[in-house]
Amino acid sequence: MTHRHKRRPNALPAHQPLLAPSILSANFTRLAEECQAVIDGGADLLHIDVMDGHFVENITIGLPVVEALRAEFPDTFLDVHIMISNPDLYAAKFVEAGADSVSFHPEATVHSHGVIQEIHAAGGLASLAINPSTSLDVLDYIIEDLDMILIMGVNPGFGGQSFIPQTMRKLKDVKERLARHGIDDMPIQVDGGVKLNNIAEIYQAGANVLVSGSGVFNNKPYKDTISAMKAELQPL
Ligand SMILES: O=C(CO)[C@@H](O)[C@H](O)COP(=O)(O)O
Repeated sequence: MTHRHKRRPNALPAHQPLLAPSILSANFTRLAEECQAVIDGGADLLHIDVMDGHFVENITIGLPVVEALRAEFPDTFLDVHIMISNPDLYAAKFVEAGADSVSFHPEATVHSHGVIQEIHAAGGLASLAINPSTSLDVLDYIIEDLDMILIMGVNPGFGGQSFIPQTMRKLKDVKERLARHGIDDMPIQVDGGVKLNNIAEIYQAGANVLVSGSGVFNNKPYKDTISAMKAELQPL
């Protein structure tokens, strides 16, 4: 794989916790307006779900949309979650299109370490997205190379699903695993099923980047919803 150009990796916003609306639940006919509304309402980053109809059933957003969002929102952290087979072929391309971070699935490649290297070489932050039934053992020999870990709270593919309760145990386990590796500052993202009524519990369990799609976009005005969610995130 070759890279046309490199971008500097953008750090996640320094304050934590972070709230990341997932634009999968936005009104796609007014995508820029929807993104602007959540940014104005206090969103810390935009979470962008890329699905290929192969790794997951749904087909959503691709490279041109990420490129368009980068042009429209030059100062916003774009957190791109690729739910695609063979992320080896596309992870770096999403960084080149404007992603600040790329989360990919270890279940979709036999070369997780190589994909991390590709993302870094292109100038992005690398994150591993772990499905509900996938063991945390996939982290063991690459954990030091990651910039973030994404724990799925639902099976990937669609917004609006219910949070899987065992995710809470997984969060505890991932914190322990990080501690065993001497890592205490790795952002842990939870994605799927995060709503106003469970965001506090998920945060208290160790997630500090909270992705919410339908929880935000189904509840206008977004500013009030985002403020209410952030109010639930009291210091640990
Ligand atoms: O990756 C995914 C779904 O596969 C998520 O980012 C969803 O977009 C989250 O949506 P909600 O569960 O918050 O509605």
